[in-house]
Amino acid sequence: MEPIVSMRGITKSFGPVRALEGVDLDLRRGEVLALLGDNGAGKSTLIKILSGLHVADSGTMEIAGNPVDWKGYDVAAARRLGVETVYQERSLGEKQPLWRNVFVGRHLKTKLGLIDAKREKEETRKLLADVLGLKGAGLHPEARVATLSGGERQGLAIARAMYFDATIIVLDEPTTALGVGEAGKVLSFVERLRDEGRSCLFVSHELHHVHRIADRMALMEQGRIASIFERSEIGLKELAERLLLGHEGRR
Ligand SMILES: Nc1ncnc2c1ncn2[C@@H]1O[C@H](COP(=O)(O)OP(=O)(O)OP(=O)(O)O)[C@@H](O)[C@H]1O
Repeated sequence: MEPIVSMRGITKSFGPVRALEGVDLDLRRGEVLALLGDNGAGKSTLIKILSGLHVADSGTMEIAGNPVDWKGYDVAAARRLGVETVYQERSLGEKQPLWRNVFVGRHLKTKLGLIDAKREKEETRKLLADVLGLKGAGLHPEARVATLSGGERQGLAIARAMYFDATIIVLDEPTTALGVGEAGKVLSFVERLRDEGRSCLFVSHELHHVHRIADRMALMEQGRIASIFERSEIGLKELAERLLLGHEGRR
């Protein structure tokens, strides 16, 4: 089966800094692919290119068989192709109620073209209770994002991606700084995404989380994909050693 995302020869510089040096990467349908690597290896730059936040300087990208025209490619274009990105911090507006966060940029409208707040609140309530199974007293459509725990925030952002039926979900360090229980919840949401046949690109420094759920692990070094492993090919300890090797190679 053809991959859902296919990147070839992707390069990106920021002034004199070569962040990506020619990346070839496929994301398969229905897989969790982890992107690993040292600080500055190029992981964020690569996922921002897929999300439409950065445009590549050169190279090609196909999403579900559609060649991407870099000229018109932005976050809205990425979403139209089924790409949703869950960022660690920035994806939710702190002071806004949950329902506004779910529908920001994609409001449900009344027949008169106004924002249908009533329907958005009801859909948010269903999302929290039915999709996420979050039934805490503080979790209602009018709650402010600022009152959510880290895991609940990630959960809400993932549920939003499910609601809008994203086929490709990009997760930027979704379990960093979470407690054990909360991280476990986020990992089980990611497993659900995969069970539904969606594809996930998962950027993380948390090797034990990555190794638990990723089908494949891609190691980035200095703007390139240095190696890719199937989970069955590499143990957690070897993975940590391999990463350290890449780090030492840089010094
Ligand atoms: N907007 C920017 N302007 C200038 N340089 C940038 C910009 N974004 C990234 N870089 C540089 O590009 C290189 C790759 O950065 P990137 O953030 O993609 O790495 P990373 O693998 O995600 O690192 P980390 O794990 O620390 O988040 C780094 O040298 C970084 O300093």
